[in-house]
Amino acid sequence: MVEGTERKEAEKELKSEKEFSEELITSLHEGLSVVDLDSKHIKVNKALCTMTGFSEEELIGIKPPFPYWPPEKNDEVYDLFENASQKLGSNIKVTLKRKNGEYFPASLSYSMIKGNNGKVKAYFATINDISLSVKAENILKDNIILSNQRKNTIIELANLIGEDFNSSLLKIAKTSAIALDIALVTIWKYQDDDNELLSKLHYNLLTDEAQVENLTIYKKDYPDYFNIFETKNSINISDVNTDPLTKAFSEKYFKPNQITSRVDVLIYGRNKHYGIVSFECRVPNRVFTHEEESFATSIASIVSLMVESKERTLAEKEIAKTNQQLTEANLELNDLRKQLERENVYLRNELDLVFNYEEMVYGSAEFSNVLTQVEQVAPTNATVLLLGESGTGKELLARAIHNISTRNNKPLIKVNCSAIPRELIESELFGHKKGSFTGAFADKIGKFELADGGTLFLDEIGELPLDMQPKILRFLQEGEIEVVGGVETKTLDVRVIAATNRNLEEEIKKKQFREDLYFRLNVFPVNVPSLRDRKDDVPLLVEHFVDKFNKAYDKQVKYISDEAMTKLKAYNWPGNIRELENLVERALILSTGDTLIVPGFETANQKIKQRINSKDLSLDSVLRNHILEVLEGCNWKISGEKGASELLGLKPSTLRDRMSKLGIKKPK
Ligand SMILES: Nc1ncnc2c1ncn2[C@@H]1O[C@H](COP(=O)(O)OP(=O)(O)OP(=O)(O)O)[C@@H](O)[C@H]1O
Repeated sequence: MVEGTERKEAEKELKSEKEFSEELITSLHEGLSVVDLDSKHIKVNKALCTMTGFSEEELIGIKPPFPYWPPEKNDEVYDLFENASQKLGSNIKVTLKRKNGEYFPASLSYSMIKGNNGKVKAYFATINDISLSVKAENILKDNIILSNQRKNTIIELANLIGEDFNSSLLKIAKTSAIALDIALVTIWKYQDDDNELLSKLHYNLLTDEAQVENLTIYKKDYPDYFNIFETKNSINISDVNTDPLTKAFSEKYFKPNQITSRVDVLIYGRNKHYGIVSFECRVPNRVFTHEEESFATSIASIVSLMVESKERTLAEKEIAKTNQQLTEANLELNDLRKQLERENVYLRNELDLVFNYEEMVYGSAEFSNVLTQVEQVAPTNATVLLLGESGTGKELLARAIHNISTRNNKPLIKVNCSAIPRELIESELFGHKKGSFTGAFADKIGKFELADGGTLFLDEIGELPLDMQPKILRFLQEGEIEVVGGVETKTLDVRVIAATNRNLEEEIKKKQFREDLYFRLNVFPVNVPSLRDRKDDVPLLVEHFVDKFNKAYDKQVKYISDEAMTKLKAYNWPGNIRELENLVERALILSTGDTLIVPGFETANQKIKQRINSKDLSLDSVLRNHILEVLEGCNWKISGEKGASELLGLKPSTLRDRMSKLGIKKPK
């Protein structure tokens, strides 16, 4: 029902087609011009009249050239018009002219109106004023061009980063002045804990000159201006002489420099603000656009990067300088360290002597050389063969090696190969199982096993029975031993130090020592010099033993005569240090005063003194001793040839008398 009514209404409306067309034409936003086949305007709409400024009356009935065609472009437009039939439907760009003389870009679109017979009756054109969109397009194009220019400028300036700072700043100032079309660019640097700004560079585009460091402004005078940069990165001042932030500079700075507006942007350094770059304009009423302000900010960013780069370079130089100083200091330290190390070695030797070397004393280069070798070999696990005469200190050295090795928390076991009966030595060294031989009542752990993890000192290895030698060799080669009466082998970690006063090479020749064992032992031979070959040690050793036995015998012997010492040094010392030690011990027991009297090495004075110091010096006693000595010498024969009375030049009766007085009787 409703549908039928609506349709009727529509049909009614359609009936007034003419009316409808009129309304449609009028309501069109585009301009409309309808021409008949003679090209005469038969219809124009309101939009076209508004667009061109011509009234309907001025246009209707008019043939080309139409009044809104630019007269100077008549031919061009006419051509277009003529060919319009071929360009039906397409958009053609033309320039038209308004009645007020203003040109405007327009787009035309032609079409035709056909009659009922299908023939063309008229043509019409819709015309669009596109001046606004063209304008926008142009602005866009300009913007693109400008932004490309800006971009290129930034890229160009960015290339300056790392170059010479001052000349780069100048280049930046100049380029940005040109790009922003401004008169001045000033770069200010913070000074005095950000309380001052010093103009580092003041570039004038007109003169293409830059002044350097000629003006300082102080925070105390312009606190607002200084403070603003605590919260803002840039400020854009359109009138510097009136703006509250900047007007204070007016007399001192803006007016003399004819500055009217300016953009100020912060420059950052590596760790703090570096300063401010001011882009300054002399054109009154010029306001920096947002785009210009952001370009200025980009320029300031480049300056910041340059500052950072410069500061980094400076810091790097500083670091390089410090490094150089450090290297030099290190070298110096190294030298000092080496020197100290040398001293330390010396000191350590001293300490080792006291603490680790079993109170070994020495002063000779020969023995010092031995200790150096000992120090070298001690930390290794190498087998050491100590070669030297009896009493030269081989055992002490073996102990020293153990004490300064990493095995020192494990035992040092000594075996004197010459002191153990032949038949027991294997069991002594390797242990035995209960019942493995007569008298083996229980299991026995051998010295090798006792020394596991530590050191075994095989003293007098030259005395080791030949049949035992392969067993030692086996251990040295394979680290294994066989317990007497046992079935399995035992693997042990034992470092072997061997010593001998024999010439092993001679022993090998005499077939008393196995060559293979010798080679195995001889990995690190240390020749311990005999005392006669290091006589410089004699005085130190004497002192050392005097100290030792002073304590042991509670004596206070302090001196030894030069003469005695010279004699001691000259002595051959076949028994080496042991002989010297024994001699000093004896001497100390005999010495009663504070001077050491060494038997056999006394001085002439000491001999007299000794006699004087002897217990009974009375004449009777001397006489008694003398008569006794003579009587003993002639076997108590008193009278007759070679009798005591004859030897003493006395009558036999006188002698008997004296003997009875002095209480001398022939022993029974
Ligand atoms: N440099 C020294 N400083 C102090 N005392 C020493 C020094 N050298 C050896 N002695 C002492 O001399 C004595 C003999 O030393 P040691 O027993 O070490 O000699 P050795 O060469 O092993 O003798 P042997 O071959 O007879 O076993 C020991 O009492 C030792 O303390």
